[in-house]
Amino acid sequence: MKIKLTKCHGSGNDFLIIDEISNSYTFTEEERANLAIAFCNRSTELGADGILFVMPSKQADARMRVFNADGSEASMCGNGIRCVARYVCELLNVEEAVIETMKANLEVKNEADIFPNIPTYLVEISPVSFQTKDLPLHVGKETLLNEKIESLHPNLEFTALAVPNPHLITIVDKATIESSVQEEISSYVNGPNELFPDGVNVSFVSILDKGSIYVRTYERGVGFTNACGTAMSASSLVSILNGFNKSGDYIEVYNNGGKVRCYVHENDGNYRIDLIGNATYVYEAFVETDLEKPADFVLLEKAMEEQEAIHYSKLQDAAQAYINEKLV
Ligand SMILES: N[C@@H](CCC[C@H](N)C(=O)O)C(=O)O
Repeated sequence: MKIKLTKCHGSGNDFLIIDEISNSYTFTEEERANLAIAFCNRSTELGADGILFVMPSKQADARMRVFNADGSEASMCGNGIRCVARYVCELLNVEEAVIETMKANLEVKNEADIFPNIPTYLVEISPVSFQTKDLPLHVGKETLLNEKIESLHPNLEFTALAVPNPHLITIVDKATIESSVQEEISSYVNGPNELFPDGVNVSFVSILDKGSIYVRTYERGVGFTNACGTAMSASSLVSILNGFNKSGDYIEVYNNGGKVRCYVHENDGNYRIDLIGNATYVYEAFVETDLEKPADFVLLEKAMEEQEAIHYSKLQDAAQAYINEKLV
């Protein structure tokens, strides 16, 4: 069958959108997982961190399903939903929309450009839970807030939260970010282990300045990515809980793929986060594939979005210069 793909990225976290609203594709669950494994493979002409299936919805303007590169399905994707927000808003010719995700219907809208000529979308990140059962994390406690997990590291203090996909976050210094510690912990908690039976996204966060943080994430189902939108949202909240920032202030979140802006809303101990950042198209492609053997796909056409890449590279250069100056 012939499949149309739109390659896009949010902060360099890149995805292939498959539009099941405009095209009459029907996939089984196994086929979706196998398409993700085949098309996300970086040694092919495609390659991505995940596939975003955009589907019709009975309760919202569209539905998003997220498959990681290893074929596992995630409940949410912050960078991905910005790409879906742009795709759906342009498809329906609207400025804002509601997107159905696995655990919530989320509001998204077109926003003033975060940087000149960078299409920017604001997406709602919620629900937020600190209950360990919602990750799940088996640690014998209802919550884990700035606490050590001796089996992971003797000194680091972790906070666990679901937004609603699972995150494990620690605030560290530059030397720790640059060490092998994050990779070791992340590989362990994303392999067979008793703490996180479903795996977890692991972020190391550094405070750069008042109102700005740096986040590096090892993503469940993928490995290190340029950025993870839900992790940056969760890390912004953790930076507030640790007194480095305030809810009601914008937080600039720097990452290896650029930067986003987060805004944490608090209401009676309940949180909702606005994630604001780019939704950049990379190319549009058509592939011919046999759903029984998707790894043998043939790339038929690829039309690059050169201008979007040029504009985005300026944001990336500015973000990298700031990280180089402030991450000390
Ligand atoms: N990159 C995403 C998160 C994708 C899912 C994640 N790997 C998981 O399994 O929870 C983001 O931008 O939030």
